[in-house]
Amino acid sequence: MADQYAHHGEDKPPTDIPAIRWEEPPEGPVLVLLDQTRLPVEEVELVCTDASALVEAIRTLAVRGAPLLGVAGAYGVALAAARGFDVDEAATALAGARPTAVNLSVGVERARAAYRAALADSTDPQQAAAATLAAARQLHREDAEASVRMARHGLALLDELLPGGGHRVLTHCNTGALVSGGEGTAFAVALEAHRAGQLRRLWVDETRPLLQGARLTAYEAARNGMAYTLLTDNAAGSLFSAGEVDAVLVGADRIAADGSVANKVGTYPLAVLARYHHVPFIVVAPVTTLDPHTPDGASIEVEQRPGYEVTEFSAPQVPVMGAGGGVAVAPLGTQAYNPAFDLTPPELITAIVTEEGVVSPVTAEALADLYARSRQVSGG
Ligand SMILES: CSC[C@H]1O[C@H](OP(=O)(O)O)[C@H](O)[C@@H]1O
Repeated sequence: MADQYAHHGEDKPPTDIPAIRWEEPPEGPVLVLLDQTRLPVEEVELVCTDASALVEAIRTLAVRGAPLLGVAGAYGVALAAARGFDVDEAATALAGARPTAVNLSVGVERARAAYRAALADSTDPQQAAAATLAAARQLHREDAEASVRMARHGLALLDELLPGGGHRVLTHCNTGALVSGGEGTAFAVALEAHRAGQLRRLWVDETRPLLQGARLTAYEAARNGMAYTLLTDNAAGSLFSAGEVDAVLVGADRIAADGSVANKVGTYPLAVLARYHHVPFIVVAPVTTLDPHTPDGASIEVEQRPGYEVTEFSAPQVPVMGAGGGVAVAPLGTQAYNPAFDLTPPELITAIVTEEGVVSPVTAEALADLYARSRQVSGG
């Protein structure tokens, strides 16, 4: 069962509501989640009293992001233990809620193992429940600590790769505090750069279809006072082409033994663009995202989500009208980069097909020749 604590006020500024917290009200322990499907318009918390409510929150991305899924999964097992539900049943349901982020099953199994170990020591279910919660809290702390260390390592790498500072970083999806027990993964690196006065611009891919970038990364960047600009996913290429991207920072949901990275759809095209434009493409992820048991990318199960997420825009429950008269999806005041077209260089074009024939490879000489021949034919 999931209840709600509503935080959306008329003029309530974004606050530091944690993505996840464990509470122990008189009526029994609960897991409280900042409902990410309602952001950025509303800060609403979901109150989960059992694993099934948490499974639903994971499936609907009310709680999301690989590292946070691991923390949530561990707390979900602790919630089952604390409320006397079947822990194995809860663990299995939680681990199966979403297939790609390995952190989820890692967090669930870590809590389940703590529960079983405690039961082996003492048949007291309360002691087992306490040990399970302790394991979840430990994972939460470790993730927060990992976030700090990733941010430091990431900024040091950016400074090494891009001497002179003033980094213009492009990121995809959302990898901040909303995916972590701390300040996130890739976003945490950008935030560290910002705090060091080294972030000149954070380019934020909107990340269709669920708009984690437009809704969540913009929300986090605004809250942190970062210089950020939103763009459609298909506008990223023109930024690279204009030389406006110094590095790409993305997260990961699972990293296979061969180094293949599963991440939000749209990450692979950015890697190709970065390679073509000689821009560093940097994946930022905690060790809990590494999966030595999955040999390669082809072995990673890529979640297939419902088609209506592409064919429909989920209307916010409390629509906020933007300056253009439409329903705002990003925080009001968000700056956007919005070119109507982009340019593709001839070396990337296999062939140009015209009614007069095919030009391949595409060279100025071949085009001029075809044009001249067409003029002769038309008597122009
Ligand atoms: C660094 S974890 C964040 C990771 O998770 C996102 O997926 P989703 O929003 O579907 O949970 C995306 O792949 C991010 O890179």
